[in-house]
Amino acid sequence: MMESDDKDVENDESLSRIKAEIATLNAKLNHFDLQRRQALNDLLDLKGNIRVFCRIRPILNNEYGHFGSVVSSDSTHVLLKFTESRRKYYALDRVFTPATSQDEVFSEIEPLIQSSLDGYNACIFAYGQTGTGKTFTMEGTSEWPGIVPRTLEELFKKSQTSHNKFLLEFSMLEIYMGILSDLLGPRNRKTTVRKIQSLSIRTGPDGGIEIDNLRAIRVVSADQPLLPMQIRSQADPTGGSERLLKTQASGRRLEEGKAINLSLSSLGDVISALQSKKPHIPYRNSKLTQVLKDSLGADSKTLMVVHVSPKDEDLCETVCTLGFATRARSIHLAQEESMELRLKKEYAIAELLKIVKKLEDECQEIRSDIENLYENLKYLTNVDSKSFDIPEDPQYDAGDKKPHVKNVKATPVLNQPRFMSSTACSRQKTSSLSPSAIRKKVQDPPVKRKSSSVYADSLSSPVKGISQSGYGSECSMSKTSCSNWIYNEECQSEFSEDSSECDVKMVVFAEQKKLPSTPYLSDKGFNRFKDGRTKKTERKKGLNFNNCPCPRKKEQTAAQIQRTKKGVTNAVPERMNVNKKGHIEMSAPIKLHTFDSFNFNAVDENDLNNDFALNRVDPLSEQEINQISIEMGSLLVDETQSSGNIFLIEDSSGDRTPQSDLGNTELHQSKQYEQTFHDSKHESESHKLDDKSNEAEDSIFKFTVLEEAGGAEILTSNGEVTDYFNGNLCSSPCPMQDVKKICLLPVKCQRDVVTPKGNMILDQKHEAREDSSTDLTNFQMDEHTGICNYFRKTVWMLCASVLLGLGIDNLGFGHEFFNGLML
Ligand SMILES: Nc1ncnc2c1ncn2[C@@H]1O[C@H](COP(=O)(O)OP(=O)(O)OP(=O)(O)O)[C@@H](O)[C@H]1O
Repeated sequence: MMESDDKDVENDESLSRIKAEIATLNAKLNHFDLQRRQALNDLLDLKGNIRVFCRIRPILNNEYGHFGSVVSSDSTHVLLKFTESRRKYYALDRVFTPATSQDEVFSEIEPLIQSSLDGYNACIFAYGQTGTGKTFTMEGTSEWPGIVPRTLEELFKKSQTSHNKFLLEFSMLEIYMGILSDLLGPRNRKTTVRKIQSLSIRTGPDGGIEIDNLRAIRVVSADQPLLPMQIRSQADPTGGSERLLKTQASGRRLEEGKAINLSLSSLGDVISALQSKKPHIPYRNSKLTQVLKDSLGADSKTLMVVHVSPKDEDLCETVCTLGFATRARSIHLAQEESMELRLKKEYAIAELLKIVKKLEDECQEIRSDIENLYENLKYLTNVDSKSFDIPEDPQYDAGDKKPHVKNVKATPVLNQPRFMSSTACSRQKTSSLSPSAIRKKVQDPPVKRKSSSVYADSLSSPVKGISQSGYGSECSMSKTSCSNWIYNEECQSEFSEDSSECDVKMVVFAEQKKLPSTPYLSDKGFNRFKDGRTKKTERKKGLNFNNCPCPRKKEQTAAQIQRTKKGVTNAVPERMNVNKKGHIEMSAPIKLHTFDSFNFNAVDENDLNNDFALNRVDPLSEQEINQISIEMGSLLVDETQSSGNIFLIEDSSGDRTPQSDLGNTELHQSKQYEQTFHDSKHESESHKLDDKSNEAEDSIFKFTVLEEAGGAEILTSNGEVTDYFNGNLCSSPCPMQDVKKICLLPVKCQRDVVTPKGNMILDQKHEAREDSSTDLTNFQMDEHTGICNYFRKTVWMLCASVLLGLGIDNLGFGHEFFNGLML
């Protein structure tokens, strides 16, 4: 008897000890899990809340034609080869080559799934021309499952191992011609055709989006067939992203195409507004963006996978797709990141990855310890141990020690974007367990980030709906053709980012072609082209400006276009010399051309492969400096007063002729010219060269160079390139081929003054610079007081007034999407 009593006591003690241990471990698990969430979220925040990947489709067996114009140059760049000498790099967050497997694609996406289980909204969508592999990426095949089935599997796996409880539901929504319909909605019994019922979107009491009467199927296993009813859809042969002109769509198809484009341009606007952190996000501009509001919210994680075709004949669509992608990606990056910041960021990401992994491992270890303890309990009591009431362990009360999670508050466990959550009605039909019932069971509710919108309640990113809707899956094409992207007989203009830009640019370029001449290099200095036209081949001789896909270009307003078109004629200096002080002097009368911005392509130290070496301390000989000054003859710089560095590229033969095959750029006017680099390395470089020129200033060159718009390229900066005029980091490094050595040439440009005699004097006084930089046009006009000039001035003012009166919006250029595509 005594013995059995002792055993009971011992058992009781063991039970209490195990329970206490479980409580402690649970608290510890919560604590670590919170830390892991925080770290993962920080990691994803650092990577960017809106990321853009690109996947290049492989050439299919039955495909014929020309290939090779679309290449993945490295893991973050796509290179488009328009012709042998015309090519353009697009920087993205990740580029998947045709050989990339579904596994690899998914491994990049996996952290988002965990994040969604942690309580943050995520949205993954595929974008691209028809037939480029959106469905393959999202759904895949039975042999090669895509993101959706893998996500579901992963969600189940993770939700089962989690100490939280989850309710997973699946909804499917189509947006067609602005009408929302439930793809899981009721069907006609006889015909099995879905009854079209337009659903309405409304904003819930807490600001989230709710769709009335949207059905939700409760998902209990990853293998559960999600679509018990057969869904028939008719493929639209003109669907996808072909341009309307190309598809020659008419009637209903044309309307569909327009609706798609409207949706996607609205999506572009929303992404753009989110990226640039605008106070107003235009969600309401289309049904698509309204529906995606919660998933695209400021704190949500959005991943766009753009798809491109490897075919040469699809180059136009590819350009448009990549233009859209670049715009979505780079707006905030280009404006906010410096090289230093980027390096810090990369370091922080690597560190956070380690922390997340470590915390995940720790959580996993604790979970298995808890499991073991429960097993022990079960053994001791013969009762399913999890039903034991385990007390909270005060030791691990997270309390103040809880890691800080931004904008977080407790939310229900129904981890699903709000717009997809079922209504009371559909829940009644599909699930016996109401969310409120589940909520009661939740031990550690997931976090909500903003009361107004976004939620992380987990799971179903609306990918399926999007990719199937025919909306999200299509690529936006703007209203006109982008045929002038290809340098061909018909269109010998510059490449542009998209069709709307083509329109605008054509105006500009057409006018520029009329420009009297283009500076041209010779040993003696500038010469003119006799025919007054730009010869593209000649640019090779110039220092290269490169057209990086950063959104450097300011919106080119109609007024600016007009001004470029009408106003400032471009005369060319007859002579240009570099004096001993490193100044470039020009003696011929010049008039300066105005442009809207100045783009530089990035040469990122990190992105240069092993063939490249940056040699920043390689001083230039005077002869080389002279050579550069001559090379600069092909730069188009006007009224510039900026400083920076130019990469001089040395090829394997030791020739320091700068590379020419790096793309094109538009050079435009910017109001914020006065920028200097504060990078100490730059400054030290500058001073070295300054010594040479006996200049007290921190730069060696002061130059003004003229050229026609577009085409010139410059490589500049400190292993990355900073926007010359705006001082912004260009986050789009341009990998270069055949470049052995790069050295820096610090440069300072100052806006020059054209004297009435026409001689250019390099202005060194700040006040004077400001005076004349404020309005070059006025300056020129002041030179001439004749009736023609007065008339011209009046026309100018009239144009400007009309444009201002009409508003840019009315002219169609104000649409942010199109503006963005002009980048
Ligand atoms: N990465 C890939 N590897 C192998 N095959 C691919 C890949 N991407 C696409 N394909 C194949 O290319 C074809 C077109 O792909 P898919 O149907 O996914 O294009 P889509 O963009 O969804 O087209 P649509 O817009 O018309 O629906 C399919 O046969 C698909 O299997």
